[in-house]
Amino acid sequence: MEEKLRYSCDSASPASEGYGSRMLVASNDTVLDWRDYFDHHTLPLSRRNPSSWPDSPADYRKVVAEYSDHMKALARELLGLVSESLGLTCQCIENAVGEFYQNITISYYPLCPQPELTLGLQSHSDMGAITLLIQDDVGGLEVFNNGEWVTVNPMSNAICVILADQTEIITNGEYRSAQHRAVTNAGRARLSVATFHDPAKTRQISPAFHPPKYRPVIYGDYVSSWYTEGPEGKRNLDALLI
Ligand SMILES: O=C(O)CCC(=O)C(=O)O
Ligand SMILES: [Fe+2]
Repeated sequence: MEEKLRYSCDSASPASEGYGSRMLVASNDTVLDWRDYFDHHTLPLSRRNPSSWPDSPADYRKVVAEYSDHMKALARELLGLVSESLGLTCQCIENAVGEFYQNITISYYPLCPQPELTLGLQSHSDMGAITLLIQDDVGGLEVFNNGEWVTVNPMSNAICVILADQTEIITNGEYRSAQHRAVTNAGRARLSVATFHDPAKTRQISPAFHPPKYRPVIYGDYVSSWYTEGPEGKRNLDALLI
């Protein structure tokens, strides 16, 4: 516990770097997610300060930095494929997003004696452009599809691609952001690592097609409402529908 508190994040400011346990909880809400997390600010390089990350094991900081660079390259490639699949130029979505603000969140879900009473992480869609997630073999990630929750079975050596809200806006709804959640279990604790790629807070995001189905939004405003209102599925994105 002492070690965790040494790295504790500022719980008053959203998505601050470090160790915490309340990220998706609206300020007026008393329901806590059954989760601890460690958030790393990894890109752009001006935000990357490995000395604020854990220093053990010895190569931890180096591995996180390398992982960040590889995930950025993969995110660019995937957004390029999404763009091309819609007849857009390869760079189109990446240009709309602008420089990636990348955060890496390691989530730890302790085993839960009564898993039916809580969630590891409540239903939400990710706010940014694209999330790349790896999970251990315990399982607990679920996506909402055709009115039901479907388990994303853990696969070794697989990276789970979660398209996020700004990609839904830019593609004018051709690609939908995934509504997902994490459930807990009474048997084993679980670990996942999510790498988020977001626009700058000052960036205006709007659809690349006409007629637009979503109102343009300044990304920072989107993030603020997401944190003050709470995610509740995709309601923040739905609020932008025209
Ligand atoms: O732990 C998981 O599988 C999901 C994590 C997640 O959705 C998030 O951090 O946004
Ligand atoms: Fe998520």
